[in-house]
Amino acid sequence: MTLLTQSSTWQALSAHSKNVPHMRELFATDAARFNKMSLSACGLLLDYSKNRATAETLDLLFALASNSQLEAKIKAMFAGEIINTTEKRAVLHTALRSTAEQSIIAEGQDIVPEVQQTLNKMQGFVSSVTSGQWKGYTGKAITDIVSIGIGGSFLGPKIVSQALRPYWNPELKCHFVANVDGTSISEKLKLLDPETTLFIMSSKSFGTQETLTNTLTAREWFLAKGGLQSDVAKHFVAVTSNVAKATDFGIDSDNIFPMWDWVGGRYSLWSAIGLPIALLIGMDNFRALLSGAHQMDEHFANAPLTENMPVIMGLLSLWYGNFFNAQSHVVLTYDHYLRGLPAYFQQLDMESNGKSVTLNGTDVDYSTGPVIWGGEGTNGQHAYHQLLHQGTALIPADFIMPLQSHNPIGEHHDQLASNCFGQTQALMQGRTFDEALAELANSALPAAKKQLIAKHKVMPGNKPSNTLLMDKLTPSTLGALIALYEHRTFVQGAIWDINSFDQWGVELGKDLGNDVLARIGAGQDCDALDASSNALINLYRQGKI
Ligand SMILES: O=P(O)(O)OC[C@H]1O[C@](O)(CO)[C@@H](O)[C@@H]1O
Repeated sequence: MTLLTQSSTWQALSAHSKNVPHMRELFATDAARFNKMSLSACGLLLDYSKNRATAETLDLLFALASNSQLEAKIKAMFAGEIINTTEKRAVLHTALRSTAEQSIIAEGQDIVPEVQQTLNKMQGFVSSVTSGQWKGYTGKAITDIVSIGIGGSFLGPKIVSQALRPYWNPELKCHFVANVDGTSISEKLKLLDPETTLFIMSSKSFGTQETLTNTLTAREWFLAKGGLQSDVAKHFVAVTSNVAKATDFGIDSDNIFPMWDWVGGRYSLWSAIGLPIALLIGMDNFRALLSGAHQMDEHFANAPLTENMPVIMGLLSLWYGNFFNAQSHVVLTYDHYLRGLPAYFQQLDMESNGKSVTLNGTDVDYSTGPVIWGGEGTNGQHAYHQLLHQGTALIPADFIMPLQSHNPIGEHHDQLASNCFGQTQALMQGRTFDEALAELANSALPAAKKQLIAKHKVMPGNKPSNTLLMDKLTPSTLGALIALYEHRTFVQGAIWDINSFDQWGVELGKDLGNDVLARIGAGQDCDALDASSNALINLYRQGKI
């Protein structure tokens, strides 16, 4: 057993998990439950009262956090200590949204001036492009941006841009290319005019196959359509922490926006990786996004654990994963603009906490990162909510909804809100057999049939959910919301004593993929490979099954 599961707090939580009353009872016996189990911070309100938790549960969870030195680990991150121990790096995405007055030391150097300098470089670039001052090779203004990147160099820019659609500059369109499937870039290039298109190649490592291949294809398209090699600098810029590789690739050094190894890809939208966002919503709104996140950083760093939103959300999710065997967590966004958020949180949380060894290399004997999934409400209600309500899997849920809509037409928003609140209520209270039978009282069904149907209509309830509200979806509230989830992920990784900031597990598949590519390219046989891979590659070569 690891130290964590041997700990008296863990043992106490395990025992306690068998004695938590049904939420119906918890609400029936405590009219002040919402007031006690909700808090506001940074323009967000978290209602966590619809959880399988009593005051004793929370006390035990906060004790677990303290006994895991969570407060010290939070301080170590903000202080720029090398907490990404396997890559020997600090973790300072919070510095990207620091104020210019702050001083943050990483590896002996104050990094704030360089962060500010890059923001100013972004400012200059954004105003040059959006004002039409930046001209293409035929002297026309840029109308279309193509952001080429994958993982953290794609999900953040794409999903935040989508979420802040109401703030877009109507003169500019942005297209995102991630997948190496040629169809993805082909479908985009069909829409574009090389004279008015600007490509942003985003890759922290500048070594990612998909992004390099897509950028090469984009450059070939540009040259084939009449652009000259000497014109490339007017249509290609890059964001990377590997400036040397970008220069070798042919990106003009003036067109390279730096990022740093103390920023993880999945935490990088706040850096120049966010350039597509800034081009669409303007630098003032981009700075508002940063400031919303900064407020959440201040809250996370300074609020006591018991009033700390990321800590409470992190602990409750851990409670279900480690003591109720919940294997997944669903994020339900009751706002069409936020429909991409679950996919963003998938990389954030699953690439961070999908780990099985502790910092010192000990195999864990407890569950770590759950599967994160989700979608937009109310669509999910007509798809997978059936399983949330009556399935055997326990799936804690987060409901996210702005109180005011950017498109307040007719009764739409009232209906959206009522569905959001109705769903959390139904998950919490469920429907008993007697209630189901009572509903069938007036039906003409024979008694035995009523009994049977009633059995099928029973909903156990006691299904946990958090509700996150904001007045309106703005750059600031979105910044705070995403930072909230970043820190929620941190809290869990800290208590599980795993490294949330490396991702060694993504390498083997890439390496074996490169080996297959080399074999395909060289027409080399694959007899040495396992029978399945050998057969699949040969079928690929034949081009038909
Ligand atoms: O920005 P890069 O270096 O191209 O990496 C893209 C993505 O690939 C990963 O390294 C996973 O393969 C992610 O962590 C990262 O966000």
